[in-house]
Amino acid sequence: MSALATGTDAAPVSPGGALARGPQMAPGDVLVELRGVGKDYPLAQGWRRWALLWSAWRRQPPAGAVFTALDGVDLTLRRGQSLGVIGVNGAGKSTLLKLVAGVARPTRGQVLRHARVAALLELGAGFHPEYSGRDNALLACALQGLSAAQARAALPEILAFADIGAHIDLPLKTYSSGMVVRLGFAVMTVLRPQVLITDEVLAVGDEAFQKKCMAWMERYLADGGTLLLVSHGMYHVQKLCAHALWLHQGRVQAYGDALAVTRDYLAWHEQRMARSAAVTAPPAEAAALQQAGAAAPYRVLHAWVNGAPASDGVVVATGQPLTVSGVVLAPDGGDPHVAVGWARADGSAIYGTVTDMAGVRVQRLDAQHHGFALRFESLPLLPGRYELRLHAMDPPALRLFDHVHIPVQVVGDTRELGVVRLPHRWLAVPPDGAPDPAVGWPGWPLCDNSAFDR
Ligand SMILES: Nc1ncnc2c1ncn2[C@@H]1O[C@H](COP(=O)(O)OP(=O)(O)OP(=O)(O)O)[C@@H](O)[C@H]1O
Repeated sequence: MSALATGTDAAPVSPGGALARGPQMAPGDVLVELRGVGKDYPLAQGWRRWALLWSAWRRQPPAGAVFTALDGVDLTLRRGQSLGVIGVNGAGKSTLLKLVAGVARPTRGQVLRHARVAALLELGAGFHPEYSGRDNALLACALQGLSAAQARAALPEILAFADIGAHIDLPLKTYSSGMVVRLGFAVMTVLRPQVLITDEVLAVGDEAFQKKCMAWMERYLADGGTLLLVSHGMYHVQKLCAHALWLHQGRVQAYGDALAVTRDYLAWHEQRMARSAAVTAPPAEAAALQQAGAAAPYRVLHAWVNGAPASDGVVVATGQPLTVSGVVLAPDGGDPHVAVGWARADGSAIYGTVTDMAGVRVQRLDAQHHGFALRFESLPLLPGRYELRLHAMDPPALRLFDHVHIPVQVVGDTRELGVVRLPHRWLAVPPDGAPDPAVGWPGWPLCDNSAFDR
């Protein structure tokens, strides 16, 4: 079930916090502020838990062990801002929302609210299970300060948005969790809070309802609303939010542009998954890899990307040229081959090529050293973190001997999804008439995305 919570704390308007971004606004535009906020939960059970609650009630430091769910969080939420809160399970996202909504108190620091805040928080609280959906909707409106007449007038809009048919007159305890969220969100749409806080609402409804909620939130934001959204779906955060806050173990790991923060988060996630996969890799595989590295007569001695040493860190824009070059050592005087590949941050391969495949020989520089250079005219990788991999190979190009992994950050403004940019064209479809069964729609180019330099 969904809980609809509100809170307003009259408090003096104060200057923006350290994390404030975007255009300078008047102090009156600050809606919610968190200053050095921390939240501890007691770890103890039974009587010790009651003792800890007692000390909390008396505002005394807890005598026993506590779990710190949030610590040192500064945040300024301004009018019209859309902020996505991301992080792994248990990172403290819901705790942060509860503090902002005023349904939980901070253990440390201050939460200042200068606006009416409506929070569609956890499933399982807020509505009364014995009342019908209709009565719960009216009750929720009344709790949010609407008069009985205003609540009745809002009801048709709520029912239309919730779209749960005859269930609306059945007790809430008979609803599925998705139906409860539909009703909770529908009530919220008529309240139009100054600050809307939603926790994973978009994960519960079916696809059609998700789209309806997304469209509503987009309109709400376009009309000047302010959104604080917790989501594990980076697509939702990128689509709805201008900014993102990444929480990790109760602390702010990153804050800034939603695209940049979500990409960093995804890359970190991939690396984490890769590390845990490596830990569980069969020992025989790991040993074989180590052996290949140990017996490496052919080696990549130097590598440069776009003319700078690869060790300097590589940042390149999507669609721009990238040249990787280097020197390979072949102690036996043989003619080595070179393999160049791209992998995602989690290690999964994207692309690879070998000088041998192209019938190319590396350039002999002296008896043992060979130079190579490979140019990607317009790098099709979408923004994110990748690895450029270089390997020295033996003269028959049968064995890989060296593994040089160069971290590369690809940057760009595009919101396209995935790993690589596939050249494409959107085609116009005639306004009337059926598609030709042989060719589908005989379209003509509407939007040509086949080149990068559009
Ligand atoms: N009432 C509570 N008592 C004790 N510990 C709690 C309580 N509420 C939350 N926690 C703990 O605080 C930490 C943060 O919880 P929180 O629900 O804020 O995380 P989250 O980022 O929202 O996670 P998820 O993505 O799984 O919903 C977790 O380790 C959780 O177990």
